[in-house]
Amino acid sequence: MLGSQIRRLRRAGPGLRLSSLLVVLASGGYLLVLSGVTAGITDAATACPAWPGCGVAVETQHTPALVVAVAHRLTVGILGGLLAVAGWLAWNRDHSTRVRLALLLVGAMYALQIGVGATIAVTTPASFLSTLHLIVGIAVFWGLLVALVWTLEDEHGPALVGAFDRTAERSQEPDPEHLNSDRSPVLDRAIAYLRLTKPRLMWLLCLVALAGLALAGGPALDPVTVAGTLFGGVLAIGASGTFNNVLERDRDEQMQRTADRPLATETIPVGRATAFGTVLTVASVAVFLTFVNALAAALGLLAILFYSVVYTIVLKPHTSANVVIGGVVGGIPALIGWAAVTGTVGVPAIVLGMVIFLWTPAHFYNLALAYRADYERAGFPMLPVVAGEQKTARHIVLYFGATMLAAAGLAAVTDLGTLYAAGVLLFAAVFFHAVGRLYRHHSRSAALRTFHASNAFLAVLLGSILLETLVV
Ligand code: HEM
Ligand SMILES: CC(C)=CCC/C(C)=C/CC/C(C)=C/COP(=O)(O)OP(=O)(O)O
Repeated sequence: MLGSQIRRLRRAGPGLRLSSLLVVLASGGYLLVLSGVTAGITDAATACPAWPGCGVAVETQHTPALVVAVAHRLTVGILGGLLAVAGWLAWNRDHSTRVRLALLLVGAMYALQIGVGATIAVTTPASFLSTLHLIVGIAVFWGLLVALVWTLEDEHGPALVGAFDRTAERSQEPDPEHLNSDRSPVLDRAIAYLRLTKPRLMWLLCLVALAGLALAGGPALDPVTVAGTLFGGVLAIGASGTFNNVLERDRDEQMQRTADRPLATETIPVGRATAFGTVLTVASVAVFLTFVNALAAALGLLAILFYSVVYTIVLKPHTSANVVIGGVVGGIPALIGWAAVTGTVGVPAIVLGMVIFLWTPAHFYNLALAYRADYERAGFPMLPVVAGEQKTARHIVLYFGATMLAAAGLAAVTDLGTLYAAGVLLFAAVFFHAVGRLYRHHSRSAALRTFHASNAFLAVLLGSILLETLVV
């Protein structure tokens, strides 16, 4: 025990931890990618036509393009310095060869990136150079993420194994509020039906649909379309949740987290719950058809079928890819929102759907870690059950990185700008901070904190889409 503590301290060294520095570097690398895909940087190349200085008097020209260009170059310089410090730490502390090699490769790509950037600045940029600049920028960001994951694994990886099962800080007993209350039986029954609809996740799915609506319609959105889309969507989510409760009632009974669900406790009979799910499905389709359009209705029905049949019956009990593939359903509300306004499926909605799809593993794998033993007991092949905690934690970081890239892609295909970029960057840093704690404390509460950080990230991303498209 003491020996492993000493080894860990040697790896981390006193003072600055390499993993903390890599979080700063990855965030900075992402800022460069994000600024590279927004329109500002294209104008910046023209506003700043020399290298390494701009060749124009910055004090006399305060154009936004020039500010972007100068900020870009300053960030490149600062990150270059930090990258050199990271290399120094990797070589002078007890870090693994794979971390050192990853940083060496990132350093080489960074040098190449500076060369390409300088060429773009001083020449009339050929489009292939701009594409190369973007690709190498993404590779630098990804290389930093991989280096971060490997560093965290070197520093804390083995400590994750079995740790979450041992740290059940939350009471595992079913919430007595649901089992024995002083409320009237009618109210109790109504609450039980409400619980079938999984209401806690509705707000975020509604935000996804709202973002789809806002990207398509801007400030001139029709209130009836908005209300119809949200109401039809809430009914569809309720139907999906109800069918999921029906289909999983036996396994829910075996999991401490879900043992108090109304079907697991037989508070609601299976037949009634199935009828309730069917009524919600019909009501959802009717609302979409009456107040929105046929495409929104079809997509809502597709989402219900996908979640109830493809995810719950086919994927979840049979493959550890269940959540990755199941994440597709989370993107459908984005398509519904867009379709409600345009009657079609558009590129921004597909890219927003990609953001949700890639975010889903980074969201759910934290719960899979926190409740690993529960899922194992119920026979679900969730990633931590079949591949272990370390691989799951690695996937949380990498899927989150992919989500960040998709978020940058969304900025590229829309007019989203500074507010969106700032929100995404800030809450990505909050998420990475939580991930650092997850590796260091490897406890259930740390996993739940990362889960909430993932929700906050998506909420801020969607909220800033709403602000930029509807208000600013
Ligand atoms: C296959 C995909 C997904 C899986 C397996 C998954 C899994 C879960 C689980 C197990 C919970 C806890 C539920 C409970 O305790 O009742 C949860 C909560 C939640 N999920 Fe997901 N989820 C997925 C997709 C999504 C999507 C697409 C969204 C929204 C965009 C979302 C938003 C939420 C929210 C807001 C909560 C509640 C958080 C809270 O209680 O604070 N989830 N999810
Ligand atoms: C428009 C529309 C219908 C969209 C539906 C999208 C939707 C319902 C996404 C949520 C997926 C979800 C909550 C999975 C929960 O996992 P789980 O069921 O494995 O969790 P559990 O272990 O708590 O049952």
